[in-house]
Amino acid sequence: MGVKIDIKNLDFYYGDFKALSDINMKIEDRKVTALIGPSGCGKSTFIRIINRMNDLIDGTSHKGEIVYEGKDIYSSKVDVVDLRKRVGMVFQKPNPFPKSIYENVVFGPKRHGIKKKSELDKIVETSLKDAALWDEVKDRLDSSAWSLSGGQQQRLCIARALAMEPDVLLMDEPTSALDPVATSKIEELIEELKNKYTIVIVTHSMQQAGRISDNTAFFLMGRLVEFGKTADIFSNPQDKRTEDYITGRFG
Ligand SMILES: Nc1ncnc2c1ncn2[C@@H]1O[C@H](COP(=O)(O)OP(=O)(O)OP(=O)(O)O)[C@@H](O)[C@H]1O
Repeated sequence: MGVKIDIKNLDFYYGDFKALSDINMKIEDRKVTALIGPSGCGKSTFIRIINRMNDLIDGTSHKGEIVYEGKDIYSSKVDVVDLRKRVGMVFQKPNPFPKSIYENVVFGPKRHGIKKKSELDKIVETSLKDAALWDEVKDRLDSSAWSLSGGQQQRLCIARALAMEPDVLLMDEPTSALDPVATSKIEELIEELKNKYTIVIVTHSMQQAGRISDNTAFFLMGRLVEFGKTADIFSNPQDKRTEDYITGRFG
């Protein structure tokens, strides 16, 4: 199986505080990689590094490499805007813009210079279909995105990310603000999306990690304690700390 992103000896700092230490991880192509671990262990920090979102925070620094498409994403040859186009992100709370459903989806493509109405229409239809939202909204594309339910808004945010034709999709607890029905729709969608995209997802739910991911990474206090196939991590963890966490005995 191909490696999509190769993280080597990664340390990450907020000022003097070392939030991640010596992380090594190979993220597999077209698989779902789940990041689990207790609050504050560095999951969000890690996922935000992959598309350099942490650059937006003053005083951050790193050591090590994150190799994507043959280049370290921090090398001067990498254009950050282009990187974020290729490595899209969906956040914890659905955050559609206060615009119509249509305008939310075409926001990124328009900023990247696509103007032709027919082309934009096609992007809207394809992205909403891929995000399993098209049938629910096709007759009201001009309605406000805020008129959608929370689960629909999150699928719209996924459609907005897909409209940029990404290669990798980062999801930071995408279902934590959703009810069980909306959550299971997003989980089904992730199952579908991994045929086309490499997905990295932060989740607090062991059940969710078990249901949707191929590989699981367990973080603790800024370190990667265990990483491997989800089935192995859950049925036969090698580290006592992983076992304690997944069985809920973590104190
Ligand atoms: N902007 C920041 N400035 C300084 N320290 C930060 C910043 N963001 C996170 N940290 C610290 O880095 C560590 C890791 O935080 P992070 O948010 O990555 O953890 P997490 O595993 O995603 O937690 P949670 O599950 O609660 O979201 C924590 O100690 C946190 O306080």
